[in-house]
Amino acid sequence: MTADMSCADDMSCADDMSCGDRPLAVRARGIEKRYGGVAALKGVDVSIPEGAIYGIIGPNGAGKSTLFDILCGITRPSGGTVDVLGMDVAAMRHHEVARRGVGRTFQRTAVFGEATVRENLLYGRYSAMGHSVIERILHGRRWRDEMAAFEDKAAGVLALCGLDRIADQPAASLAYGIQRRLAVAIMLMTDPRIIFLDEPVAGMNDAETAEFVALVRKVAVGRTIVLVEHDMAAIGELCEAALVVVDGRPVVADTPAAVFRHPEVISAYLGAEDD
Ligand SMILES: Nc1ncnc2c1ncn2[C@@H]1O[C@H](COP(=O)(O)OP(=O)(O)OP(=O)(O)O)[C@@H](O)[C@H]1O
Repeated sequence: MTADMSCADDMSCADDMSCGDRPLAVRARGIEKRYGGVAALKGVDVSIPEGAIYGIIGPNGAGKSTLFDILCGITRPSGGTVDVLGMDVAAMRHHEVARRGVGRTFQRTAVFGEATVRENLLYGRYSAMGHSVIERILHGRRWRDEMAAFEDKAAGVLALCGLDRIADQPAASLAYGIQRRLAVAIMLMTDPRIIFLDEPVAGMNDAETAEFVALVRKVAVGRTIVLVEHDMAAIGELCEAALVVVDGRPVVADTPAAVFRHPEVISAYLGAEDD
């Protein structure tokens, strides 16, 4: 099945570069991925309008992570095309994709445990500012101005993510849910226009999940968010649309409410879940 199934409000995506009057942030066509004899993806189309919060769901082993990694340029597809923010991410190096506005978090949270929350945000400053070694040593005016601007930016991100009051605590001392918020904050320092979240609320308790959902809503203002997630309540709360993948194929892409009612989804996935 390779028909376009990805726009909740305009399933046809008539001109193929937009959805209604919204340009597409992600346009993938005929995505295939083979691992030796395993066909993980068998022709998946995805259309995600700019500004959407968009879910990718499906049972274990369906191909969600493979698709997700292809969309954010980490895994090369065996076939098909992927356009993200106008870039052919499959042909680009990972750091270049990241530098040009694509952010992602991983299931395993990557923070510097010994460093404080604020220091975790400031670690990227040297490469972001691109100063020469001499400028760093001399601490010239340009260096000082740009450092001050970077620290202001970090202060804004800390406040947005609700981390400002614990900015001086070591990251390792934080609860799991807060460490995951920190991972989002670190990513925001790179000014991503699209953010990929890999099972963002997995392992969180209810309070942590509610806080994280609220954070995603704030972060989504002016950005596109794509998430793989098993927590259907979080998908329902956050997403304007979700794509269901089963056995490497797209089954339906629609609003969460419509997706949860889909007979094939109920039998293939939701019927097998406790929640
Ligand atoms: N590196 C790999 N080498 C071989 N097979 C792989 C590899 N990665 C994934 N697969 C296979 O591809 C299929 C899809 O895996 P994938 O991890 O994308 O599914 P998923 O929907 O994300 O599952 P889960 O929800 O359990 O994480 C599975 O059959 C898996 O075993």
